[in-house]
Amino acid sequence: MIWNFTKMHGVGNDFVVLDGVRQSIQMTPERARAIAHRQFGIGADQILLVEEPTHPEADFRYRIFNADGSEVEHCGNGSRCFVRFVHEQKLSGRNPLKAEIATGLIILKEHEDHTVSVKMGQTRFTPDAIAFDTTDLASTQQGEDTLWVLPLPNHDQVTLSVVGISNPHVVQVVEDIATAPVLEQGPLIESHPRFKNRVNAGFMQIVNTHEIKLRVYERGAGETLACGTGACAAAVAGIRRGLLQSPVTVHTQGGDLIIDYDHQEIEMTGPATTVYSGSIDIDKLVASIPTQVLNP
Ligand SMILES: N[C@@H](CCC[C@H](N)C(=O)O)C(=O)O
Repeated sequence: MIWNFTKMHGVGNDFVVLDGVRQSIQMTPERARAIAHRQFGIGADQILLVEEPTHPEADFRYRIFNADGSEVEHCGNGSRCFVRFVHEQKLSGRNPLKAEIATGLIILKEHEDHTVSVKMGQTRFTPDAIAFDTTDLASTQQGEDTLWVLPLPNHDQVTLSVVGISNPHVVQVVEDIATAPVLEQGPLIESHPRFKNRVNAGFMQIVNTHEIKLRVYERGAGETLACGTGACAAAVAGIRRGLLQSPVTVHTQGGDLIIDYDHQEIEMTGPATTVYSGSIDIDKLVASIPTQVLNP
């Protein structure tokens, strides 16, 4: 079966975007892994699938699959690419657009310069929002935020803010982003047994009250050049801790995002870039990849 796709990125967080409105797309974890594979497939951090909505107020349904094949609740950089894709492919001219994600609606607006602002939807800060078992863990209060102290299997101890932006995030403050132990601690936090659904692990360096540097070890994708929901989580955690003020410019390895937060709603603004379009035979692609590579 031939699928048309478009390769896009949002500040270096890269996506394969599929139109499931005009073509019949049955996504499976195995197909998502095949497409995302950097050597055997097209290569992507996430696969984005645009579908007809099930929610009465939504224009489209927006589904997200990590490179490891897991379907997830939200993807910030992907949401900006989603709206550009819908407009470029002339699926709809509506602007702003309402998209249905796993937990409700997000509202997206493409500006004249093709940057996109996204109202990110519901945000929660309690451990249950990210399926985090905090039994017997030490905690402290900083401003509005509760910080949780989590011992890691390598004997490091990390102090984490909890942010559920539909998808699960924890964020820690580091002295220097360049030397932060993202690749050592990231996988240990992501798969820590206390996070029932795994978690995205953010590391932020405060530059000043309106600027941070951020790296994120993403659930199901490893460290990416940028994470949109991670940028929102870090900015909001910093504001709640009294370390930052809105708006916050988030410097990621792939570029900058602007996060506005009025203690109720988060709005993220940034670019969305189309790289190229193509087509693949999905069955041939899956069959061409060695089983131990596709299903590790
Ligand atoms: N890159 C994303 C987040 C994608 C999903 C995440 N890895 C998860 O598993 O929750 C973004 O820009 O927000």
